[in-house]
Amino acid sequence: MKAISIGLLGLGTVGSGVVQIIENHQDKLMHQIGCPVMIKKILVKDENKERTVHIERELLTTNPDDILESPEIDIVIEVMGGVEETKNYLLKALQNRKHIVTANKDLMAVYGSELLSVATENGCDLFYEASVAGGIPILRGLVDGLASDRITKMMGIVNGTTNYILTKMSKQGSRYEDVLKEAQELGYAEADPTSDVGGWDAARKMAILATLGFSMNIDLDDVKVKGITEISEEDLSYSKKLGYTMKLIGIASRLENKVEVSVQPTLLPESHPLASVNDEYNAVYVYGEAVGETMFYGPGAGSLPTATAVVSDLVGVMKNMRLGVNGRSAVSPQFEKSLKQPGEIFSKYFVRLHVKDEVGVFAAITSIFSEHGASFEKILQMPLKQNELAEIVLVTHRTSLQDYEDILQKLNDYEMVKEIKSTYRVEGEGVI
Ligand SMILES: NC(=O)C1=CN([C@@H]2O[C@H](COP(=O)(O)OP(=O)(O)OC[C@H]3O[C@@H](n4cnc5c(N)ncnc54)[C@H](OP(=O)(O)O)[C@@H]3O)[C@@H](O)[C@H]2O)C=CC1
Ligand SMILES: N[C@@H](CC=O)C(=O)O
Ligand code: NA
Repeated sequence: MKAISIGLLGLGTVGSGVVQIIENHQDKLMHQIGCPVMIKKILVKDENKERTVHIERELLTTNPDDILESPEIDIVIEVMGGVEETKNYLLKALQNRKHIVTANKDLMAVYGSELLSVATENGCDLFYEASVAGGIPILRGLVDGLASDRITKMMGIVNGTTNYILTKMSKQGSRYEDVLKEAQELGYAEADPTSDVGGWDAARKMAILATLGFSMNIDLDDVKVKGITEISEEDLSYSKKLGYTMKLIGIASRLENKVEVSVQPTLLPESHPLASVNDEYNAVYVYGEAVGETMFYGPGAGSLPTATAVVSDLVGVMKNMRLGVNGRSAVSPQFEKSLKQPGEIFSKYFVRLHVKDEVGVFAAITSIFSEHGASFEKILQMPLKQNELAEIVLVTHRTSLQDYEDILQKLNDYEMVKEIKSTYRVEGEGVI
């Protein structure tokens, strides 16, 4: 029976894993789809580059049209990264009625809805499971597994690089620069790792998760983002002292028809399931009105784990080809986008201050919080060696983001507060 022909855009960390899995799992693929899978062409930048997998030289090309225009090729697997140029490649592939599997969250977070509608118009599948949380089948989990439920909150560790960094810094006292370099050598980090450590990689994934989970078109611009580059050793040590673990958490929450999507370093109680997700592992904690609390866990980065999600999507396309139902899986969003305002976002907050160690300062700080209806759940005060200063660490009870931003402004204006050293969201107590 006729083999299904694949064109691969990219042969790097993930592309090499895809080649390995297709080669090593041919029997399983054959059993599931009833025909062999052949890689016909692979697009690369440099044909002479050393590869981690053995590839016949004639398979390589630097001309994308050898794939996009080839009548032989049924499915294009995009694992090259990039946005604008890659988008044009995928549009051309779809217009030539080639199905697409991609791992590219940068592309899907910005152009996903446009690409999905072009795919549907051309009767093509466009699957992107690997774009969020690598090898974890979270997108299928949301779309298929939880299709009958109304999801109200998702909290995710969806960037392996930053989770690897925070794990080593917290548990081994490693230096940030050293661990970032390790994550790059292990192939976890993006070509430009500022996307990882700045929180933007996680933000793109949260935009994709929220769009699917809330059935609402959430754009990258709707996501509030703060990365891990300012986290200090003092913050990590105080977190531990207060019974928390620091993680870069993506939050997507819904109240009636309004949603909030954000990414920030977040303190979680050590008892929270996400607190024990370490190294390059990812996890997405999903709360549905009917199902309650669920968690999807696994490797979020790395060659074979990510390639597993890519090849599983490939199997999905090929099964649809056999049934003749390609191009019907994308469901357009059900709801108009409606974002929560800061007065509608509630959380606890950790704040670390350096203040003048004088009578009445703490009382004045307490008044600033109480004037905005905020009180304290935990308080620590330590003397500092220099200039009669004290270090105060506070964890508030739940308060609105609006009130908290007003409090921070007032603290900044108060002359006895020398500096607001750091502040973090505290999540995960009570109903996630
Ligand atoms: N690494 C991971 O753990 C994960 C990655 N992803 C996503 O998967 C995609 C690929 O990531 P990864 O494999 O790590 O990236 P790499 O940088 O390791 O590989 C990129 C590949 O694409 C080729 N390439 C890049 N740009 C071009 C171009 N303009 N023309 C031709 N070939 C090009 C490169 O060619 P050459 O080899 O010749 O340089 C290389 O083979 C990205 O979108 C990434 O965000 C998603 C989840 C996890
Ligand atoms: N750089 C990303 C790779 C997977 O998406 C990460 O660290 O998670
Ligand atoms: Na995934």
